[in-house]
Amino acid sequence: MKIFSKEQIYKGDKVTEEQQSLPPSELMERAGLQIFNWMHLRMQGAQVPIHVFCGIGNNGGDGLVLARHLITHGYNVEVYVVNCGNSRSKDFLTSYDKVKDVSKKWPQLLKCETDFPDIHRDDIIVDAIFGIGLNREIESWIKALFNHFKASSAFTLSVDIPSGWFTDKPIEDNEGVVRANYTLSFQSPKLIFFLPETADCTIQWEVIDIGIDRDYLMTTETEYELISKNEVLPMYKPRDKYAHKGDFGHGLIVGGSYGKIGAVHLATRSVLSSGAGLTTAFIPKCGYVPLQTSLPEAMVITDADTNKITAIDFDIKPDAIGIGIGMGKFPDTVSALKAFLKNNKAPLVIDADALNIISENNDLLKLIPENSILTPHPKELERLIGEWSNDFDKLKKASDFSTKYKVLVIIKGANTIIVYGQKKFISVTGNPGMATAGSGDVLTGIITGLLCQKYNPLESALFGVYLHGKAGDLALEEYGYQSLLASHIVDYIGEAYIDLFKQPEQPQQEEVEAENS
Ligand SMILES: NC(=O)C1=CN([C@@H]2O[C@H](COP(=O)(O)OP(=O)(O)OC[C@H]3O[C@@H](n4cnc5c(N)ncnc54)[C@H](O)[C@@H]3O)[C@@H](O)[C@H]2O)[C@@H](O)CC1
Ligand SMILES: [K+]
Repeated sequence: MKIFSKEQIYKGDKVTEEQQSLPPSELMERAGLQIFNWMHLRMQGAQVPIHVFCGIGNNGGDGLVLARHLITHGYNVEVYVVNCGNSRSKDFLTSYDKVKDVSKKWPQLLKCETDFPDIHRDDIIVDAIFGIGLNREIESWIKALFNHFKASSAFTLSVDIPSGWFTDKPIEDNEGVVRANYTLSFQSPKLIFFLPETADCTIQWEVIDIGIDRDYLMTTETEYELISKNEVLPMYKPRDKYAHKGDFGHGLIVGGSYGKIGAVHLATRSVLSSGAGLTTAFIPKCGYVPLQTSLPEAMVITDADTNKITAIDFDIKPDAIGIGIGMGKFPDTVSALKAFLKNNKAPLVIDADALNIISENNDLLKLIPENSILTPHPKELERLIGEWSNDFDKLKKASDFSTKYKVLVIIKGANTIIVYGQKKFISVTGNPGMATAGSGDVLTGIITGLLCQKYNPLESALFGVYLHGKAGDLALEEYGYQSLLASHIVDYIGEAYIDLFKQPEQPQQEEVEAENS
């Protein structure tokens, strides 16, 4: 699912109005009606007090359309206009007049803190104060209103975006924003729903389709895209009945040091479980017996050294290599990595200590083959791209790094983000149970396994992150957040594949209502 920028959303409105020859404020009518339908379906006329707070722009206009439908359907609704300026939008005014047609009661005008209504914890707050048009710092009395919402503990439903948040930059005052229970977002989710520093703006979200021009939506390239089953399913390569193991490539995992052979085991097993035909691990001698014993399907090549990697020499021809897992940063290992990068021609997944070595030896960056996949966790990322001031800055720096060195960067986290030049893909699979030792080694293994099977680097990164997250989600059902181990994620890679062909994932999107057509 595409994540449109604020500018693209405004443009989409215009294109739609032209293409569909819409009368003024028709899109606002659709928006308000859709929100009403959503609430009506769940509330079925329940007389819970609903407080609809409207700003004076189009977000407020949406709120007024919603309020009008709530009133005509007999809901217990109170409407407020948060009088935050003088420039009421044209469509807001149209919607304002229409409220008058259905109620003798004018919306209450709020101008300062003494105007705030009492809100009970069992009431419902509709937040239609600011939408994507927020463009400056908010006055303190409006921030106080947001805190009044919070203090009430009432369920807060935000229209389009929780008020006070910008779509494309951080907020300055953490207290001066609405934190929604649920956000109904028009046409596309907002980027802030997925970034660590801003994702607490809403607990849940859903996309509401207001019938924006299909061609525009299909043909407009976005900087951000969500990756879920619908997006990865077309990448899947079915197997031919007469296929043999040679068709699925030979994966190599290079890593390990004394005390860290388990990491190589996890990665190697993941290469196999994601479908590579053959898999070899290149490790120091100390790992030979444990790995051969615990993972009979894998082949093992050992370094001359017992405890660490000192020279990466092998006589196999791997189709993809995952390197860095549990490898350490011993001087000999650094030299070995340098020599390896100078000679290597195979597609690479670079992880863990290999990334740390590279970040401390910047000259190695130019030796990384084009389209290599780097899988840093936050600390490793910081060592590579430098410190960032906020999540938006982090994404910009990661994009610039990816563009400059022509590599894919996978920013691991609650919503893992795959950076491919200026384009970013956000994964929606995965859960906090996966924040556990070895989880990253499994990801490296899965991506290496996909590269072996001739998925291209971008597909391998996207599909790999999806499978890893999905396997973790499926394993969670059996093990729970606390007991989920990285090896359980490997156990569920097969289930994650099988799940691709089960019931399609429900898009987080309401169907287009007949009224929109
Ligand atoms: N395709 C879509 O997504 C559609 C979006 N619509 C709604 O339109 C909204 C955008 O509307 P607008 O562009 O009118 O903007 P908003 O309604 O988001 O609010 C901004 C308004 O408040 C003012 N303002 C901005 N920052 C302020 C501040 N800090 N303090 C006080 N006033 C401030 C602005 O001058 C503007 O009048 C969307 O969020 C959505 O709710 C719908 O009405 C129609 C279709
Ligand atoms: K809002």
